[in-house]
Amino acid sequence: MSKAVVAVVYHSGYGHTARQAEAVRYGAASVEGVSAKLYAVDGGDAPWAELEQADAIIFGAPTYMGGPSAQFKAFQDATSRTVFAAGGTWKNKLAAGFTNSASRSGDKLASLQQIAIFAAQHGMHWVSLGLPPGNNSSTGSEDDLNRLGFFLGAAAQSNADQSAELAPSPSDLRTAEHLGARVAQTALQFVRGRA
Ligand SMILES: Cc1cc2nc3c(=O)[nH]c(=O)nc-3n(C[C@H](O)[C@H](O)[C@H](O)COP(=O)(O)O)c2cc1C
Repeated sequence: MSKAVVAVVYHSGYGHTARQAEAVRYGAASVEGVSAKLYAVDGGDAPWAELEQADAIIFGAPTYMGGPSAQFKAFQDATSRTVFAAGGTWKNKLAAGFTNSASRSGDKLASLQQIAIFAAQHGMHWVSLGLPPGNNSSTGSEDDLNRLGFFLGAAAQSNADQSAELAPSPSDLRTAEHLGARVAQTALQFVRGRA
C-alpha cells in the first residue's frame, strides 16, 4: 500500500505555537501509513527539497498583530521564488493551517484566512478542521474539542502570562492532533487514489 508524507511547517516566537505544531505532527503520525515531520521556520529559509517530497503541508504560525507572524510571512514570501516561480511545485498537494494567540479570538481567523489564501495561490487543496464548534452551549466546557469554534483550521489560545509548558490548553492540543490526523487520512486517500 502507498504511504503518505505530511510536513508541518511552523514558526513560534516563544514556544506556544511549537507545542501546537508538535500536537499536529503527533496526530498525523498516529495514522498508519503516514510519516509526519516538523519543520520550524524563522524567515525565508526552509528545507525546500524536503517540502517538495510531502503529499500534504500543514502551515502554522502565532497570530501577531492580527495576522501570521512576520517570520512566517517571510517564509511565505520566499515561496514566491522557490515554489511558485519554480514551476508551481506545490500544486495539488494538500494544505491545512493552525494558529495560536493570547486572546480567545485575538483575530486568529485573519491568520487562518491568510494561510488558506496562500495555499490557494500555490494550487493546493485545503483541508478544513472538520469538527463541530465546542463550548457553545450551557453544557459546554473549556475541555471541549474545538472550544474556540473555528472551522477553517485549528486554533489554540495561550494565556499571555503563561509559559509554553502551561499553554495552550490540553483541549487545544487535542484539537491540533485532530487536524493532523484528518489531513493524514485525507493524504492517504489522495495518494492511494492517484496510485
Ligand atoms: C508582536 C506580537 C503581537 C501579538 N499580537 C496578538 C494578536 O493580534 N492577538 C492575540 O490574541 N495575541 C497576540 N499576541 C500574543 C501571542 O499570539 C501569544 O503570546 C502566542 O502564544 C505566542 O505564540 P508563540 O509563543 O508561538 O510565539 C501577540 C504577541 C506578540 C509578541
